[in-house]
This record gives sequence, structure tokens and C-alpha cells, in this order.
Amino acid sequence: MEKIDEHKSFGGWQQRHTHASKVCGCDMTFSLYLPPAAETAIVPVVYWLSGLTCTDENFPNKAGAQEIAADLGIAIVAPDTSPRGDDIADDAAYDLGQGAGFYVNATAAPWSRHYQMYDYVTHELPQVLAEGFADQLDLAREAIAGHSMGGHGALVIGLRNPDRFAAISAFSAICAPSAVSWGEKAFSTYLGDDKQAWLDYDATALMHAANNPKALPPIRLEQGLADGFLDEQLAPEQLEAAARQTGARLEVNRRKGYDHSYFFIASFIEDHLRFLARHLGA
Ligand SMILES: N[C@@H](CCC(=O)N[C@@H](CSC=O)C(=O)NCC(=O)O)C(=O)O
Repeated sequence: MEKIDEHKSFGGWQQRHTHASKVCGCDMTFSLYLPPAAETAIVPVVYWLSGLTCTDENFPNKAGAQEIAADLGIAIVAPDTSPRGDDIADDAAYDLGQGAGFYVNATAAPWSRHYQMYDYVTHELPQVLAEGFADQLDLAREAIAGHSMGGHGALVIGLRNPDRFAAISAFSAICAPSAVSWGEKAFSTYLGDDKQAWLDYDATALMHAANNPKALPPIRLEQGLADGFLDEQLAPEQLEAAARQTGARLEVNRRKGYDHSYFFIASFIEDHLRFLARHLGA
């Protein structure tokens, strides 16, 4: 692993690191905020998964989370949104290929060779963090958050690993990807046409299928009502219906006038980090 950038921020450090990923078969870059508390103790970890067209840099540059993370004593890890490189499959569209990995393990060629983002975020990245930051990060205390495609990723990873993630935070998440065009396009491309296979990556389906829905991690979902993607792509009402039917813990906050942008995220990130920190015992 190589540190490629570092800035002091609110007493802690905003860093970027790159490393060779076996799972994705390419170099992967992630951003990491270390709060001041990490200088003397191990601190809980929040993963932030970004949306379509993003890299690891959108969240640290735009969300304004560092001051709150410093206050709460939590680290924030923001991975890239896909494998990247000249020799890696891509598509000209903004919602497929590089920058649009959808946090799945692709099974269809040519994508399956590198697009293994579920395993990368869930297994390889935590291992890299455990090895590289043993004196700073407490990998036994994890929570997960994200925006849009990354909100979908946070919901799926959190719901599939309920014993691991203390809580889930999502902004403007794609809540029922099998039923909307962003998800149909990505899943048919990365996973093939068998829609049964899609359900492993569909938060609403996962909630319905959970053995013990009441024991799933608590979810806080923030949704702007002026979001141009709300009607066509996000379907928070489907996740709400699943929570009502199953008893899973879900709080949805609808915010008048807010759109899909990082201005929305920055407006409510403090509430979400405090929610995650509470469940992390931070
Ligand atoms: N057509 C647009 C769409 C890209 C976009 O809005 N991306 C969002 C996430 S959308 C769902 O995953 C985003 O976070 N963009 C980055 C940012 O910093 O705002 C386009 O190509 O711009």
C-alpha cells in the first residue's frame, strides 16, 4: 500500500492510499479520514460508498464530514466505485463500467474479470485496512453508508452482513434496483438475465428474505423531494413497504426542496454520522 496524498484536517488526517487489489485485478485507491483520536487509540470505521461517476474523492471533497468525524472519533473510508484502468472493461455511458461498479460481483463476461466490488468492499478492503492501520482502526466496529448507487451498496452490504455492521446510513439510495432502469441495465450486464441472481443485490428483496428482519442493522434513509432521480430510479417506498411488512428498523426522512447532489448530503451528514456513531458506541 502506498500513501499518495495527505492533508491535516480538524486535527486529524485526510489521506489517499493506493494498493494492488487481488480481487479486482488492478490497483485500487481509497480515501481515509483519521480523526485526532486515532493518534492514541483504535477508532470505529464508517465505510462511505459513492454513486455513479464518483471516485474515492467526491465524498471527502464535498460532504464536509471531517469536522464531525473528528468530534465523534470515527474514521471514514471511501473506496473507489469500480475497478479502473485502460485494460479494464468499460462503457461510454455514465451508468455502466468504470465509475459504475454497483457493488456487485460480476458473473458475466467481460465484466467478471475485474468487477468484483462486493468482495472488494466487504472482504479485501477491510483486510488491507486491518493490516495497514492496526494501531488506528478498530475493524470490530464497522458501519456503512452511501449515496445513490452507493446507498444501494451500503444497504446491500449491511443487510447481507447483519452481524457485522452496526448500522446503515443511506442518502438518495437505489432501494429496489431490480425494478428500476439503472439497476436493470447494470444487473443484466454484470450478472446476466437470470433475475433470481439479481435479488442478492436488491435491498428490498433482501429485507423481505431476511430470516430475522428485526435483527437487521437499523437503517436511516435521507431522501430529497426535489431529487430528479426519485420517481424513476430510487423507489424508497418499496423499501419502506418491506420494512413495514417485516418489522425491520428503517427511518426515512423526506426533505422538501433538496435534490440529488452533495449539497443535500452535506446538509444532513452530521445527523447520519451521529446516528452511526451512536450504534457503534463511539
Ligand atoms: N448524468 C449525471 C449523473 C451523475 C450523478 O448525478 N452522479 C451522482 C450519483 S448518481 C447515483 O449513483 C454523483 O454523486 N455525482 C458526483 C458528484 O460529485 O455530484 C452526470 O453524468 O453527471
